[in-house]
Amino acid sequence: MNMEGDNCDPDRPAHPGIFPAGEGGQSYHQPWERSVDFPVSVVLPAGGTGERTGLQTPKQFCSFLGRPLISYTIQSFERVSWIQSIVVVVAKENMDLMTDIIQRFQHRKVRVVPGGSTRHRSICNGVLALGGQGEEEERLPADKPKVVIIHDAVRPFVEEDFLYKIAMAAKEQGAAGAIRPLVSTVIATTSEGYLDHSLERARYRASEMPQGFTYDVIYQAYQRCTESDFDFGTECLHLALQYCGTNAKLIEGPPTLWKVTYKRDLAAAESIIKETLSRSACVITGGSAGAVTLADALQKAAGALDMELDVVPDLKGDNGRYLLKEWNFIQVSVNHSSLSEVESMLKDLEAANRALLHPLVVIWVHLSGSDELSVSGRTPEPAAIADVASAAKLRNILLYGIQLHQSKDTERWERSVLRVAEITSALIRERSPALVGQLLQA
Ligand SMILES: Nc1ccn([C@@H]2O[C@H](COP(=O)(O)OP(=O)(O)OP(=O)(O)O)[C@@H](O)[C@H]2O)c(=O)n1
Ligand SMILES: O=C(CO)[C@H](O)[C@H](O)COP(=O)(O)O
Repeated sequence: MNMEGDNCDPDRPAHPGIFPAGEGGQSYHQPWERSVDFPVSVVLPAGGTGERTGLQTPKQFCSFLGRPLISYTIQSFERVSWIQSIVVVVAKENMDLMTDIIQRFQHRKVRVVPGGSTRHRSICNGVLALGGQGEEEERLPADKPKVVIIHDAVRPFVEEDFLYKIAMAAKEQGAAGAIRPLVSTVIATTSEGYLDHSLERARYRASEMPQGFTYDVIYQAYQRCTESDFDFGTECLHLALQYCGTNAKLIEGPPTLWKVTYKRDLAAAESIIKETLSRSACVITGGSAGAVTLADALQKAAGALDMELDVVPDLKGDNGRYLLKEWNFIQVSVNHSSLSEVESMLKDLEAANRALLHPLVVIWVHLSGSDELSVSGRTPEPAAIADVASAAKLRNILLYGIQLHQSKDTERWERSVLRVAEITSALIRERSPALVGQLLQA
């Protein structure tokens, strides 16, 4: 994990964050579309300093794989076709940084507005901006939606189906919010630090995000609430109840809605990001019988490691869709020690303009047709893959090689295939720059 501005290379943007749905609103495993026939916009408060992380950089600007947390969160909303616009609220001093992030990661539906001294003040600025009531110099065209979804910028893992539930319930009820069971019992203390009373845990829930409101409810709630609410309040649903008489519909959300609050949460977020990016790969066989047999065996072995592999002969025609997905690539070559097939795939990736935006893993699996360890002319030159990998790295592609040998001994062969699957899974998961260009032995 990097702190934005510390050692993130601006020329090499990272993976766009697809948690867990893919780009363009499609899911990895089940493409589906919800239809929402009313305008929905989003306010992402991102104006805090992240004091509790103990880091200099506000947590929303901390980077994972070269991409700031806020960009992953934006992506989670941007890929939802029925969300029309997103207002990101940041501290005045971070407006330029945020604008730069929007350009660098090609966010399309986003506007940036200046935040306030507390979370409620920031959210209120976002709501006002949606109604065309921003500060004079930053006033944006009115874009008043029917429903506003409010979501902390530091909760990157929100899914379309849950947003749909919140938006629909908000429209019906005026307000809706995510809840989770309490992990610990809540107790009240006396001023001397003794137990006053404890709450019956089963009756209470933790309030999480996202929350949804009709525009009129959240607008009126902020118009009517007190300075004390603005300064000390932590709950938008409470404002809707107290100032608009709106009882929010509460919907239990998945555990991934948790808020990045402490330093350890940043490590957990990084691990989820890596895990998500490691789930799938596309295996290209070139169509030869030997490569197809190996690819099928790999697919089975990887399945046992919770990885989904799709096997295709090439990336032409309809298979070109893989070039646009958030998948990793495995090129299988049989008795073909030159890297021409890999180079051709890298060209396809470049032509799809995919690699320029998203760093991805390409693994060359080279199968030589002998039990012998080194058959002259068939074993690839380590220097060759290192050269191709260095060039690919400049385009944000991490190329690794795995070498295995054909064996008539079934047990030995199965062991090798399993080993390839394990190395593949580890390479994709770790994305280690140190191993780029290495030809590993399975
Ligand atoms: N003046 C503020 C304070 C907070 N937030 C945002 O509200 C969300 C949830 O708040 P929290 O986790 O408390 O963030 P911080 O205030 O940054 O953290 P801390 O309390 O540890 O300083 C974050 O996305 C944060 O950026 C905001 O927009 N404006
Ligand atoms: O879960 C929430 C309910 O609205 C908020 O995210 C939470 O209250 C924010 O509080 P804080 O800024 O103190 O972490």
